Amino acid sequence: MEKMQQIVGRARAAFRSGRSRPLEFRIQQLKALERMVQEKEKEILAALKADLNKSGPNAYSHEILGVLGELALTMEKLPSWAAPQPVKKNLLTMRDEAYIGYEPLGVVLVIGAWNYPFVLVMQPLIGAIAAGNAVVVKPSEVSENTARLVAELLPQYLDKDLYAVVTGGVPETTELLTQRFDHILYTGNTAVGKIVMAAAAKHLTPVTLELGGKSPCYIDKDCDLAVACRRITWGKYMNCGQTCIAPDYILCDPSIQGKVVENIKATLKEFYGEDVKSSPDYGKIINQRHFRRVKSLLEGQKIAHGGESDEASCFIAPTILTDVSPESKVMEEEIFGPVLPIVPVKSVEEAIEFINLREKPLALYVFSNNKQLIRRVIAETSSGGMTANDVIMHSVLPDLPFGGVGHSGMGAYHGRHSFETFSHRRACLVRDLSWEAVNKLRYPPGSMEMVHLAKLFLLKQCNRSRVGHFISALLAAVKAVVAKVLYPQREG
Ligand SMILES: NC(=O)c1ccc[n+]([C@@H]2O[C@H](COP(=O)([O-])OP(=O)(O)OC[C@H]3O[C@@H](n4cnc5c(N)ncnc54)[C@H](O)[C@@H]3O)[C@@H](O)[C@H]2O)c1
Ligand SMILES: CC(C)=CCC/C(C)=C/CC/C(C)=C/C=O
Repeated sequence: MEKMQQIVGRARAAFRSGRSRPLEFRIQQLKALERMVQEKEKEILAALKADLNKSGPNAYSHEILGVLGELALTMEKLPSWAAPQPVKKNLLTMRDEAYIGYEPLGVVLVIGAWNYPFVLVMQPLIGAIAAGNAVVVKPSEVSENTARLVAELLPQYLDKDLYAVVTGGVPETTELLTQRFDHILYTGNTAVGKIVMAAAAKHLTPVTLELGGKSPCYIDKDCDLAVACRRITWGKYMNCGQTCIAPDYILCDPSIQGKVVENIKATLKEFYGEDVKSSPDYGKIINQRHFRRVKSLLEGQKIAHGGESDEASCFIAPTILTDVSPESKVMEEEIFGPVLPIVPVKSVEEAIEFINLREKPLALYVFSNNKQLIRRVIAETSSGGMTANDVIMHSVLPDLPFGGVGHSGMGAYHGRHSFETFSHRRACLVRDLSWEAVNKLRYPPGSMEMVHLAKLFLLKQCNRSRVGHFISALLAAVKAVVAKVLYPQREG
């Protein structure tokens, strides 16, 4: 493989040429990406099937749809997102142009994870292109078929120098991270997140870290359990539990634990039939390392449902654990597999305390008919994002920023938030060289009179309806300047 230095150097030279900046160019590249997804749909679905045994409908709705949706939204909205954003002015600057200008950062590195290997590199790539950057994409080597396909397809559709793909694992990523980037968006586990951030710090490169964590799900007694459990089952067991924002564990009153188990069991039958192993919708554990890790979390637990497994095919049945101790291993690390522990809690207060004693999660879920209780859980906890009375769905709304907080990450993307993440918000003030008399206020020698006037000018926000204010301040300024010219020695 070509040396990382050359790949990044070429992307930087292409960025410096300025060709990634015009909006027409960005939109043309995004259109090419859209064409790529449409023309190569079959190949993408095949790669996702080979890597994660994703069925066509699941792969399409969980990965391709998200990419096509992000492309359509970005192409439609880019002109308005990229337009200079005028800001409020004060009396000192009311004749000037003051605005936030969005400029590209330069060369962006996007590192993806294996569990949604297509959407997790494509959505950040869309945002980075939209913002006018050059991009180096590093898909996860663990989903090798998708990684290979991304490396093969992107150069066929996009500007080859501006947008490069690097494949490989730890050694390649380690070498790549020695290069200087202008932003890094990393998706993956928290331990590697720290490695990425440390490498970025050497170049003072800002990072967006899309990490994981244990996302809690509180079920209130006042709740339609059949509906709640159907939604939870969908989000927990999709992609065989390997979803960053899957509900990791359930907190509920001991009196409803049995009913929760029964409802989830019934839904599992509805979704995957009698023989989950043969269901096209269930997926598989990515590899044997993860298979063994997830299996080991079952040791010593009360298995209320599931527990069957087959190492050769990386199959672990949808599993429910009851009366789980908060001290057990399954409650220490993110599960990232089809195992759902239920930890009994006696009240919403206890649930809130339980959540707050742990690292801030990527997502948080609460199910209740009681809107006040939902508001309370939102107000008294913190998480990257949250959905009430459903799971996963906040991640599908592009106007909501998608990202973590604390140990679940920093920064966010999706829709306009991606554009902003990959842009520098430049403070722009464009003045002219006239009206120097007013500017005399700030020039030495100083006086308290001038300070009082400056206070008036600086502290008053100005808009067109405040013309009266402006005129009186202007008169005061003229008076002050005249006084300064006539009595230059007088103290304020
Ligand atoms: N917040 C999100 O959007 C999101 C999405 C998906 C997954 N995740 C989280 O990611 C985790 C699962 O992903 P993973 O970490 O197993 O994925 P992974 O093994 O695919 O690793 C992620 C990326 O990091 C690179 N990498 C691995 N080790 C490295 C090292 N030592 N130095 C430099 N780079 C290295 C890999 O090559 C890969 O591209 C879970 O915690 C999950 O919650 C978060
Ligand atoms: C609402 C539909 C059809 C799909 C949900 C899409 C989905 C699974 C989003 C999660 C993607 C993501 C950020 C995964 C992280 O691991």
